[in-house]
Amino acid sequence: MIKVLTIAGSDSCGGAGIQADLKTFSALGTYGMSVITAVTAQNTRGVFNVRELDQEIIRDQISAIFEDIQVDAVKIGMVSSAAIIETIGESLLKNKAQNIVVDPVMVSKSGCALLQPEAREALIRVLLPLAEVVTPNLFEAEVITETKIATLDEMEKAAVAINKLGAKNVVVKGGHLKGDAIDVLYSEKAFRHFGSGRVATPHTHGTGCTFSSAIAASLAKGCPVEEAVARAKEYIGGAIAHSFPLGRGVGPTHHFYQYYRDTNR
Ligand SMILES: Nc1ncnc2c1ncn2[C@@H]1O[C@H](COP(=O)(O)OP(=O)(O)O)[C@@H](O)[C@H]1O
Ligand SMILES: Cc1ncc(COP(=O)(O)OP(=O)(O)O)c(N)n1
Repeated sequence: MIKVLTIAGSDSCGGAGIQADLKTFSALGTYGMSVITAVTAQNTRGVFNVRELDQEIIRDQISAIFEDIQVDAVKIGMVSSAAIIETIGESLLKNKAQNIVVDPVMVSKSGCALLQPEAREALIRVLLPLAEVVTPNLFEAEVITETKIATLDEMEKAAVAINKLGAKNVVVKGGHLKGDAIDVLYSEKAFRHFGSGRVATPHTHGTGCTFSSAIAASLAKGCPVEEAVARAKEYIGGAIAHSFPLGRGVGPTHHFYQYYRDTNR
């Protein structure tokens, strides 16, 4: 059995965070495990409260897993504070974690800060050098590189800059581009664009979480990075195409088990 760990925040409405990650791992035929960093009171209309867990319980969750189970890949999502980032960094280094995918979650689509602004420096310093793959959206790439990004050319330049900060492979996601949803991968000094038409739906809650978890699941299976990103792009395209209205706001992506059954990927 392929085993994948998510270190992230809980989303009470199940569309993003830990819940989206575990659904993705299952849909892709892997066994999912979780370390919770924070609990959010969240629904399809917004995030109403956030409670961080303390460093001890985060460290102990990570230790409990690594001392007992061989972990094939790790996805990191909402990390909330600099103190939590330091704890995660120390614990993953100590346990020699492999295939780490960092989704540098900063702000929810509804506009709530999921990373304290003063923790951005720690995310860059501690987590980027651990990342086999980092998956910033346009806003996150702008914050990390301190530049404005609106074009594919600017996405490529940002990917190179983020690689120089220590992340081995960089995917700048184009979900918020005008026009098609094109993601830019910078890997081993080469660029590759993963394009898809934009699915015309308002229901995109959890797209970033799902995409990064799908990359982690494929890395865990032994896929090279480029293939893992290609598969994740295919999976998220289908998950958005099958998204559905839930509640009164932005509905979630749908984790369709047929994908794995039909493709065995
Ligand atoms: N409407 C859409 N149609 C097709 N793909 C999309 C759409 N919105 C986002 N994506 C894809 O979903 C993934 C997550 O991107 P994005 O929404 O930018 O992340 P985030 O949730 O971190 O803001 C990317 O692969 C992006 O290209
Ligand atoms: C607990 C938690 N983690 C991450 C997010 C952000 O998820 P994302 O996939 O970027 O999608 P949106 O929520 O922004 O639609 C979250 N909301 N909650």
